[in-house]
This record gives sequence, C-alpha cells and structure tokens, in this order.
Amino acid sequence: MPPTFAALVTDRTRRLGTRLCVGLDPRPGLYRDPAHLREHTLDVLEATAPYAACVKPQLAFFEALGLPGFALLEEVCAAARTLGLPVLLDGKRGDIGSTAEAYAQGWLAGGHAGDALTVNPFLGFGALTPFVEAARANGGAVFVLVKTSNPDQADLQGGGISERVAAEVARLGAQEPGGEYASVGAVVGATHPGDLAAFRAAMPRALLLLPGLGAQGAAAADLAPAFHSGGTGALASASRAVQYADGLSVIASREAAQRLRNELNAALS
Ligand SMILES: O=c1ccn([C@@H]2O[C@H](COP(=O)(O)O)[C@@H](O)[C@H]2O)c(=O)[nH]1
Repeated sequence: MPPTFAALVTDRTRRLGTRLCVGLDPRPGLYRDPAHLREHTLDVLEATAPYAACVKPQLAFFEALGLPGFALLEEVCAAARTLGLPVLLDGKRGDIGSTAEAYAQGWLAGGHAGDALTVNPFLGFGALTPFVEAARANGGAVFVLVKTSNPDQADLQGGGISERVAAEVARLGAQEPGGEYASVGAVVGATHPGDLAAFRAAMPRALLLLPGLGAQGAAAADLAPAFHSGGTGALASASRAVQYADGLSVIASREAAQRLRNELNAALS
C-alpha cells in the first residue's frame, strides 16, 4: 500500500519544514483568457511547491470554467503529483448516502480524484460514511467541516455543534488502528485562534486544515496551538495571499509562500 495522504503531508512537514497548504483559486476575471489562467495557475503551483506540504485546489473555481475547468483540474492534479505534492480538493461535498457515494467515487476514487476532499457534515454523520470508506480504501483523507473560517459560521455551527462534529471526527479517527494520523481530518478556521487548542485536544489523531491565513486576516503567529508538540498535525492554508500576492507575479507568489512557511515555523519555535 502506498503512503497515505496523512503520511505524505506529515513527511513533507518533517523533511521540508513546511506546514503550509497552498490554495489554488483561479479567478477567471483576473486573466486575459483561459489559456492565461491555465499558464499562471500551473506556474504558481510549480513556483510554490518547495514551500508547500500540500496543494488545495478550490473546486468552485474549476467548476466555474465549465468542462475546460475539469481538464485543467486534472492537469493541476497531475502536475502536483509530479512535484510530489499531495492534493486536497476543497469541494465541501455532502448529500444523502447514495449521492454521497457518487461524490466519493468521483473525487476520492475515480476519474478526477484527488488524494483528499473537504466534506460537509450537515446531512448527518451517516452521510459521511461513503467519503470515509473511500478515503480509507484509497489511502486518502477527508476533512470534515468543524468550524469554518467565515464570521457567520456561528449561525449554524455555534451552540456546541462544532464540538459535536469534532467528537465524531475523533470517534472515526479512533476506529483506525495504525498510522500517526487518521484518514479523517477536520477543517477549523485559522480565524479562530482562541479555539485551536481545544479542537487540537478534542481530535488528537486528526490532521487540522486551517483556512483563512492572509486574506481573511488570520496570522501564522497565532496558529501554534493547532499543532502537536512535535510540530505536526495541522496545515495552514492561504489562497489569495499566495496566488495573487502581487497581482499575477509568480515571483511574488513564491516569495509569499516562502514567507508564510517561515512564519509558521517561527510560530512553533
Ligand atoms: O472554513 C473554510 C473552508 C474553506 N475555505 C476555502 O479556503 C480558501 C480561502 O481562500 P483565501 O484566499 O486564503 O481567503 C477558499 O477557497 C475558501 O473557499 C475557507 O476560506 N474557509
């Protein structure tokens, strides 16, 4: 069995000293034409790869391009694999069981498959099963939305709901016998630094994906509580702050990724 997503990103953290997840959110309005978008997206991927533990394409931006977007996504996934970068697809999928099976087949086991996928628990914990099974069968991972980075998350995630989802993530992780980290991770916004220690403790074997670094105001210096004492267990994610660090300058993207990588390391030292 090849290494799992969790093992691959943890290995990159230890070997390359990076806890950064580079988000790819190609915004069509910023480009001359689809060819320009494609070229810039692939260039940013290549330039930032040495500083990244994984890459996170946001499916919405690829879907917005229609069929060519799916072709580009496959190209991005193939290029990431060539660069040795695990791919975490941000799709936030979730549906009734039989439809969830189709999503899981498509994104974790089939044609477009990434190595990991974000999933939405709103339909109930049973609806997560097809995703968890596909991730386990393929050495992949799912990242369950526990507490998202947006300010209005509390409308539905407050009142103890995030903590209930975190308990389920921990329960699923405890079912897996081996490996340092389980195939079931959690999304916890980097914009909630005061909550990170509690979520870290609540889900000891879960990788935490922390979106919101940079453009949403979260700072690397505040994220140390999300990590275990050895400096693993979380991936801090930035999209706009890297991809569009200075307009479409790929050099600026590389420098931003390097700076965020360094800031995350400094936060842990
Ligand atoms: O809670 C969440 C979950 C996912 N996201 C996604 O991450 C990126 C953030 O982009 P930035 O440019 O770094 O703000 C985007 O794709 C979101 O859909 C999130 O922001 N918060």
